[in-house]
Amino acid sequence: MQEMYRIAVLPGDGIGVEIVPEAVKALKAIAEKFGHEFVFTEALVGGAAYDAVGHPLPDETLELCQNSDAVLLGAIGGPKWDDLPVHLRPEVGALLPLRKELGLFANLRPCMLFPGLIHASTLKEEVIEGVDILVVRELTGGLYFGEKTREKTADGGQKATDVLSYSTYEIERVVRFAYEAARKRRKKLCSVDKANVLESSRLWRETVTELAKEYPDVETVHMYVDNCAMQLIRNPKQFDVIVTENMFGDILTDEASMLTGSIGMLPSASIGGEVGLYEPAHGSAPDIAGQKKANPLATILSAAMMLRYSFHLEEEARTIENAVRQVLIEGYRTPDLMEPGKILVNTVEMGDKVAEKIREAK
Ligand SMILES: NC(=O)C1=CN([C@@H]2O[C@H](COP(=O)(O)OP(=O)(O)OC[C@H]3O[C@@H](n4cnc5c(N)ncnc54)[C@H](O)[C@@H]3O)[C@@H](O)[C@H]2O)C=CC1
Ligand SMILES: CC(C)CC(=O)C(=O)O
Ligand SMILES: [Mg+2]
Repeated sequence: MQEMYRIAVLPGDGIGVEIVPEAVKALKAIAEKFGHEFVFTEALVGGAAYDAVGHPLPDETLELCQNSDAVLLGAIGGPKWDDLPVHLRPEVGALLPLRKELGLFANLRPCMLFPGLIHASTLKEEVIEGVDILVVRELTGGLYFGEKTREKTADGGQKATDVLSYSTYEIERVVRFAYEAARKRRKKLCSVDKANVLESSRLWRETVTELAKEYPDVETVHMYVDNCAMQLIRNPKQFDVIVTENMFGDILTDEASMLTGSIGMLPSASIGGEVGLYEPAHGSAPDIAGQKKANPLATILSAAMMLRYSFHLEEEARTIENAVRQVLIEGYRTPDLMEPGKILVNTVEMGDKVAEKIREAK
């Protein structure tokens, strides 16, 4: 078994700099407990990198990621950088190229309800109890990566264009990944598209229909994205694995996070290349940045996914997940999950509690 793992640490912007240290804390507790050596190297990305060196994705940061065993990312972007030219904006100039350069075509976003959080959601108990959905979102194609243009119109206004395109190859590899994941779970795949309108979705649906023949043991359902958005709230337990294109997956997972009580509970793993990238599903939350209010659990759970998917350290991954479970069962809550009768903690205290539970684990 490999003993030394190189982890690129990119806190980024806003709450990124608050939540990432808490995930590093959990990883250090794991290293101590299991005798692994995790070598952490921090680098600048996003607005912080733009401010320091004039580009949101410096060459050294990309090279560090390419030469690491995995990447832990916080979040990037914020109002301070919103008006930069498009290629310098943190989201378009750093996050998307990082995902593309690392070949991370599949973004896994597990959406499950942790014990004790059933009342943190505004939905009825019987609707969300036992929710366990894996969303597989295509991550390096679609609208976010299509050509973007602006031109002036004759009436003095402007016209803006974003191109949405998918090839069979791009669809096939992510859908195949989702089928393999469904095979290891409850054997249900829901492919989400807008095939009643979009040509790219028609190709998506045709490709899924073809692939379904190779997976007769998995039940395949097609659903339009607007219906899916509604079904996630009406009856989320109908879903096992959802596979969908980039933007639909982005939007549906923010929605699905509320089944778990907070967007601060939704981790993610981006895989497909040699180096995986692990980040919470949420953004840099400028509205609460710098106040120690951010929930670090999505980032800590993303670190667990790193152990599972990049390092194949399943027991270690479960140790983190169990520690999170334990802390929640004991009633500790950051403000996003706070309810009467629970114990309010800040970002650092929550990270400390998780690390403590990791160290105490049998
Ligand atoms: N992967 C990334 O780096 C992403 C970056 N962004 C960027 O982040 C910035 C803010 O975007 P928003 O649309 O406001 O989305 P956001 O996800 O940052 O925040 C949405 C809401 O959720 C809350 N929230 C988010 N994470 C939380 C946490 N861990 N604990 C407690 N509450 C949390 C925020 O306080 C806010 O009220 C933008 O610049 C956006 O482009 C957005 C999404 C992903
Ligand atoms: C900021 C976007 C490019 C990405 C996003 O919202 C996400 O990956 O969840
Ligand atoms: Mg998003």
